[in-house]
Amino acid sequence: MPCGIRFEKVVKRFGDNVVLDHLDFQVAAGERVTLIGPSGSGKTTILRLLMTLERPDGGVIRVGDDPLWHMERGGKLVKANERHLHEMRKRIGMVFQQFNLFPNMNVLRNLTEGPVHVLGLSKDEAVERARGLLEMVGLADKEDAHPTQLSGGQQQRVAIARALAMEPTVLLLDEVTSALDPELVVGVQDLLRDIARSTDVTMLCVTHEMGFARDISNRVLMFDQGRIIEEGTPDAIFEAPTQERTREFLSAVLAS
Ligand SMILES: Nc1ncnc2c1ncn2[C@@H]1O[C@H](COP(=O)(O)OP(=O)(O)OP(=O)(O)O)[C@@H](O)[C@H]1O
Repeated sequence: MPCGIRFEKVVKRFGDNVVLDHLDFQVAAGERVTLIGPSGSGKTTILRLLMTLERPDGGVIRVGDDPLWHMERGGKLVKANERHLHEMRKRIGMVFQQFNLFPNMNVLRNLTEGPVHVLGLSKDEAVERARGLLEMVGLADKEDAHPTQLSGGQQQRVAIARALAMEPTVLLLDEVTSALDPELVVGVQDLLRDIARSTDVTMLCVTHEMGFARDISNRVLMFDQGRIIEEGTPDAIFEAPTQERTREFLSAVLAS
């Protein structure tokens, strides 16, 4: 079952640097939303908060109906439901720029480790699921390879398959093609386009590739200095942005 995401007045600071300033936004269950915006505007921080790799300094973050954190609100403690939190940690998948595969495990074990140890699947079930996914990402012949024996594009396809092996309700993609050589980008983007078309997983994506953002999203959020300054369908944002800052950003990206 896909799950919605909701940020309610979320504040995140690093020292004096206020990265997210009372940020409000929602992603509906099954929706695919892309965050665009200049470097340092807080996009990755949003994904890291959802992965519970960072803790917010204020506000409430919900995945499904329940908060991800215990939070103070109006002087009252809003307690996170521990079972929900545990469930969400298992079911929020993230694909990182730098692949982050387990280097000492072969490809098959990279995919079966989570399903066996976190979801409690039997080894046979996990292997069957992993083989199906490796087939889907075009790497059925690489199950015995170690990550270092694969190209960047192949490693990223394994990382995507590993995230899907957990049958996530929410999939977070953080600049998944930025570390790839240009000729490897297309294969990974095509795979993600197919996944976007064929599953109903809720997707939140950060990318600097505007063509990819356009293809993959139902909605695009333009971020600047920790705030959403404009949002709309990909056509509206890329064809007819209303904000000067969005126009500047898009022309700078398209010129680069
Ligand atoms: N662990 C950290 N400690 C201190 N500052 C941090 C930390 N993580 C992020 N920041 C700061 O938070 C701000 C937002 O960073 P973030 O990575 O979320 O931006 P971004 O929009 O994803 O940028 P990019 O497009 O370059 O990846 C930046 O000013 C960054 O320096």
